[in-house]
Amino acid sequence: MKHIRNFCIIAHIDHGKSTLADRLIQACGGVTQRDFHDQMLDSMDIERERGITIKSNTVTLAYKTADGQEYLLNLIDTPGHVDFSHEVRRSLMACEGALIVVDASQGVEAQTVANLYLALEYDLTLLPVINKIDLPAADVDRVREEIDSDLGLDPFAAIPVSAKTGVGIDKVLAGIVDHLPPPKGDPNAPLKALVFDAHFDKFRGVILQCRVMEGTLKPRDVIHFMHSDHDYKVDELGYNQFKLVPKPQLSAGEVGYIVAGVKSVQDIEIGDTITLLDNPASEPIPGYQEAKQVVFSSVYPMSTDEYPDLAKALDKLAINDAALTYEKDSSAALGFGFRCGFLGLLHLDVVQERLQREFNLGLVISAPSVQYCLTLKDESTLNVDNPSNWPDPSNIESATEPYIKATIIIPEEFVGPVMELCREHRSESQTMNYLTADRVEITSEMPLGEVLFEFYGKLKMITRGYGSFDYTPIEYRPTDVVKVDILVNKEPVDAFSYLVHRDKARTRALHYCEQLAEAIPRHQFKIPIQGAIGGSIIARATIQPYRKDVTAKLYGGDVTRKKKLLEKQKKGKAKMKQFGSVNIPQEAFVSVLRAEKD
Ligand SMILES: Nc1nc2c(ncn2[C@@H]2O[C@H](COP(=O)(O)OP(=O)(O)OP(=O)(O)O)[C@@H](O)[C@H]2O)c(=O)[nH]1
Repeated sequence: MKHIRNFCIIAHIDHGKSTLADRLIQACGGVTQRDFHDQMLDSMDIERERGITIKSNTVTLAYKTADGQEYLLNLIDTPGHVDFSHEVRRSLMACEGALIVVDASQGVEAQTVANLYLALEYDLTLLPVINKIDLPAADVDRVREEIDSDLGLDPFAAIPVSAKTGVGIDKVLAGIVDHLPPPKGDPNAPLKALVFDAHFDKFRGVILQCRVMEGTLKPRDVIHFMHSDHDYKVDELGYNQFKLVPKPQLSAGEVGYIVAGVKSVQDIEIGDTITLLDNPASEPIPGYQEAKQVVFSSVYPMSTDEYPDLAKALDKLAINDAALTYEKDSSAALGFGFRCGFLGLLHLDVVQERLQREFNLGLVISAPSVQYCLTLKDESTLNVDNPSNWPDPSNIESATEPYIKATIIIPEEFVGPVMELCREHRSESQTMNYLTADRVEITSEMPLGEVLFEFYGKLKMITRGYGSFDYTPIEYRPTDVVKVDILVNKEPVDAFSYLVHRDKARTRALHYCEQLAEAIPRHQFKIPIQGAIGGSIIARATIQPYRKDVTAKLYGGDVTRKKKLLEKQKKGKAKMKQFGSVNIPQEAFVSVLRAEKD
């Protein structure tokens, strides 16, 4: 066991975690040059294209030190984005140490700090790595100072590297062996293994990634999942070395895979503890947290006959994405669809993109919403995320909404506008902390719902891309939430209804009305577009009448051409959604609902 190291790499997004992982893999000879492609651990196309890590992956590397000692290094990759922080937690629980990567040109950022706190929560030993020293803008001394002042870690222990050129990689490997502790645990104790990841394989079913904490596991053992209370028989287990390498057993301290006839990742819970059915551990591994959906949105197919395809696509995605929830939903405007729960906005984006790209589906996605918790007059409680389930307001006694603690790190010059932005988004209690002379950390408690609407985009714009943002959910707090309907020609269009704080209702309604007024083509009559809370109108825009005579360009003569044009116009109209007497083209739904998110 003293020749095992279980570690992960944590970093702010884009600081080079995946590239560093690639170099470590290459340096250990874990993969032949021919099989090597960049970002080995990022397996999804979207991950590679966007350069972000979404799903964690794991690999066991064989490393020989300069004096000939052999080690097994288990590198557990972690996602870098806030939406997936529960995955980061699970990965951290499987490790004793972590490399904390900081970009030499950017310095410490919000997610570096957030990830550091998480790692400390799990008592990990940290080894700082300063990456991208090949860049002209690299400033290793300044980053050392930040590692000391912002992270409270030993600046002289930090290893300067370039994951791009490979400089310093040997020092990182030596550092892992020398500075990170080996695992502990008793191979003879009752089995306790942490499931920290799982993915679905067409041929083998679900492949579980596990860290054995105590005990020993062998093929044909019957395992018991302590939280979900399911039993399975182990078919095979072993190491992940880019392919699955079967082993006769996995014991305390080791990290590996298990194949046990699990059909879908929805059948198990990641973070669960596995024990043996006939010699169970008395308690599961502490620190289990369920993935919690915090952002909800309805997803409709662009054309109603694609609904069965959407259903199939979601089933397929869910096999591999335990955090995605979905249930049937319907809209008068858009037909049948699904109400989906996501971990955050990035998760929503990723699912949306995969549906469109991998399954070739055209989608209309409603405005994302958080979940409100209502206490009704009869003292019952109700959780609502979907405007169509909003109860009669006269029955509502009180409401609460989820709050987050946001951490924003920015250059000092942007403090004023960023504070203002936070206040506009209903921030409560902001604090400011100088990290260095010119970099400031603002922490602010604000409603999660406020971050879903225009916040990221504005923050990026105000700070010219230099601001970094992270958040953790804190608690539910009282709120005054209302349901706003958007009426087109006096008819409510359910796909546009939304839940919002009363103070924000009007601005957002105006935004919708104006966008819709642009997106809906003129008709032969005047069309009012209104925002309303119950019976009272709070915003309004108007589409002026217009009549398009498609045959105007034709003078006399050819009847068939005229007929053709009219036929074409008729087809165009058929494609539109009929609303009252107003046609709302599908593109209007897409453009208005999309504009909303940025
Ligand atoms: N010049 C230079 N560029 C680097 C170095 N390491 C990484 N990069 C580049 O930095 C960008 C981000 O690197 P990634 O490895 O994808 O970053 P990451 O931290 O894994 O990002 P996420 O997976 O999104 O968290 C890529 O364009 C890399 O090519 C380095 O040492 N020098």
